[in-house]
Amino acid sequence: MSDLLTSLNPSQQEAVKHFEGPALVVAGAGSGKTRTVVHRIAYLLRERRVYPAEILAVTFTNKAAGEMKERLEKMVGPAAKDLWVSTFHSAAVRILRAYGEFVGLKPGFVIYDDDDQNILLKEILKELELEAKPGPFRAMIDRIKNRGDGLVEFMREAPDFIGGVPKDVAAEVYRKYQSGLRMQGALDFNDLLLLTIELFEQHPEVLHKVRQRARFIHVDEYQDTNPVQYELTRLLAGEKPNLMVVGDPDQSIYGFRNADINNILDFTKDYPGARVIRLEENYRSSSAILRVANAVIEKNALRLEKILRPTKEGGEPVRLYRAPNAREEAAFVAREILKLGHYPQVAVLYRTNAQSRLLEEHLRRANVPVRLVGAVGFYERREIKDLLAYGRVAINPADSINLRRIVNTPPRGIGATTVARLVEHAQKTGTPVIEAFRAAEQVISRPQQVRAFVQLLDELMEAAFETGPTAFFERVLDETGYRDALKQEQDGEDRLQNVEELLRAARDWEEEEGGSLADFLDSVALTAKAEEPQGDVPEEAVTLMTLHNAKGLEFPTVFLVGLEENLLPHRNSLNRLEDLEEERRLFYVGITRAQDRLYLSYAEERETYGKREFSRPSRFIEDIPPDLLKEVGAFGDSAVPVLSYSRPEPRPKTQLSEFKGGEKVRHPKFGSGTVVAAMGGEVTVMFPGLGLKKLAVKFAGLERLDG
Ligand SMILES: Nc1ncnc2c1ncn2[C@@H]1O[C@H](COP(=O)(O)OP(=O)(O)OP(=O)(O)O)[C@@H](O)[C@H]1O
Ligand SMILES: [Mg+2]
Repeated sequence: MSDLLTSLNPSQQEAVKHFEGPALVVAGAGSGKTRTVVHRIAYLLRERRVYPAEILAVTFTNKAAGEMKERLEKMVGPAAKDLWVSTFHSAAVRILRAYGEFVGLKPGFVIYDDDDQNILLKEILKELELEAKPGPFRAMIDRIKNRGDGLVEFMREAPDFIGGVPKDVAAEVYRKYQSGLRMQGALDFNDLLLLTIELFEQHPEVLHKVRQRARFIHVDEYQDTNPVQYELTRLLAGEKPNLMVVGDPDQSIYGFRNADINNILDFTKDYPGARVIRLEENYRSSSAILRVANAVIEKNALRLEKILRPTKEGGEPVRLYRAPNAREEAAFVAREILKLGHYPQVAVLYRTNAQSRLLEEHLRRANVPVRLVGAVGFYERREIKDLLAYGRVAINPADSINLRRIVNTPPRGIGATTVARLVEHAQKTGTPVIEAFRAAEQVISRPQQVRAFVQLLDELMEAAFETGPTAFFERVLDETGYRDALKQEQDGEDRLQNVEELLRAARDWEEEEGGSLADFLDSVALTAKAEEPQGDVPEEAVTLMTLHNAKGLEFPTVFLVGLEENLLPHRNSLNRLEDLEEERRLFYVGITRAQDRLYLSYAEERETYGKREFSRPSRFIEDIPPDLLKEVGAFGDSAVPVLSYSRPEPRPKTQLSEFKGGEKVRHPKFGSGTVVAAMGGEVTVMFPGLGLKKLAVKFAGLERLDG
């Protein structure tokens, strides 16, 4: 048997050997769906003699795409380089860069993020003399585009007022937004997919070409595709679809972004004759954890029953900690993690980003390094946006939003009135703002500075095509004196460090991917927050992230915190059964990330929006039969064997400590206390009245009091 099959169970093997025609792998969490896709691709290459340049695999994040590619490289060698592994959005950018002209795109089109969208919307609202905030309109635009059914359809169902203005006025905002984008050679995130569909529909010859590059298509996490992604998949798959989708309806958690669970439920209707493969063995979680997961998800009314059996028998009981308040909850998490050690194997998951602050604070206080995923927004920082804006304008001078961002950044004596006059001129003549800059002589009386700026831009435009991103940004920094300008600012040091981090990211990217400045900017635009550079996080860090970001991942130890009404289920989801069930699926996703050890916790009091509030335990906890849970106190339980781990990794540095959790000790200065953790040469001791102290056994002079 091919070695690609030996490490798989019979159902997985069936999926791997499936050759032509549609197939659906539908199975619960941790049943090896993603692994099956990887093996299937390797099998196509090795046993079916399919060319790598005929295979497409769509993943949910760029990071997942990177990991899949890496694994395939290990399995099949350099051939993996020619595989097309990407997210829907990255795939669309690649297609539009190659064929966008067919639908009227300029080659240098830029991709607008939320921030750019907001600026454009604010301008439109001002122009229409509306006193409204951009948020609701952005949501409206997202909604229209995510569903892919256009403005007319949307208007039919829309409420009478949007963002405080009548809906026909809102429709005008939408139209102006669209023409604003077009004028600036910009697309928003959703346009990427919509325009690709338009391209395929209007130009069958292009679709034909792309299909040759995607003869065998795989889509992971298919339960979270939205109608637009569904349509794109359908077009790519064509008349004779060699399409394998894998997913788990119980893990559909993006309904709030229009993901449609029916895409996976109706697969066999949409693709008649599809082979359906069910995987029923879970390889990830201990049976103790899996029982809890199954008990929770069973409570959903709107679901298909599935079987999910454990392969890892037994395991530690799932622990439940009830904290008096959110601070104590965070302190508990920090203490337990100190006790456990092996930081990279631990994840703390929560419903909302706001919950991360307390956790981070307590972990840092306990000297536990933390990797905070998704909250930082590296590419949203002002100094980073400034530098990126130079790049975008150099590639696409029609991008007026970014042009205005850099016109006086760093300050070069071009005042707001001057800019306003030039912008007005541009609006009157219906041209991009850069044209008004070029004709500054005719518009303003002292055009010297503007002229110098235009000259700088011209030089940068040339540089944009001649050098890679690193050299380009260095040049911007040199020619504009931006570094010096930052130094003058109060938090300039931090900002300068971020600038260096951008240069580092660009350099890494050039080494790993390579390409032009434009390619780099694409990759930045497509990077989700959760995948952004983190600055210098040590390897040995605990991962903190939202439940949504944890999708598809696994960790030996997982803490699920904040299991309270109004948090999970979230307060916005309490009114509709569909929403509540999505929250329950989110809980299920969280539970099933854990391999060996799972902690659940909730606090009886928490500050929300600066107000202290009592909270009730999540109704989802009641879904779990009490005998599947073990309640623990503030200092955990003695069932956690200090220093042992169910999947030990060789860690030569860690030596056994002479102390054990629970032992009473006396310290010459702090008096008597209780050992709560012992790791290597260090012990953590709780001293009544003093709190936790981490001490080096060698120097602390601890004395054992009992036993
Ligand atoms: N046949 C198998 N034998 C041993 N281990 C397996 C087998 N299949 C999968 N695994 C392991 O089980 C774990 C879960 O696999 P995988 O991530 O592919 O599951 P999944 O179904 O994609 O999960 P999710 O629904 O969370 O995305 C991985 O560590 C994987 O290597
Ligand atoms: Mg998976």
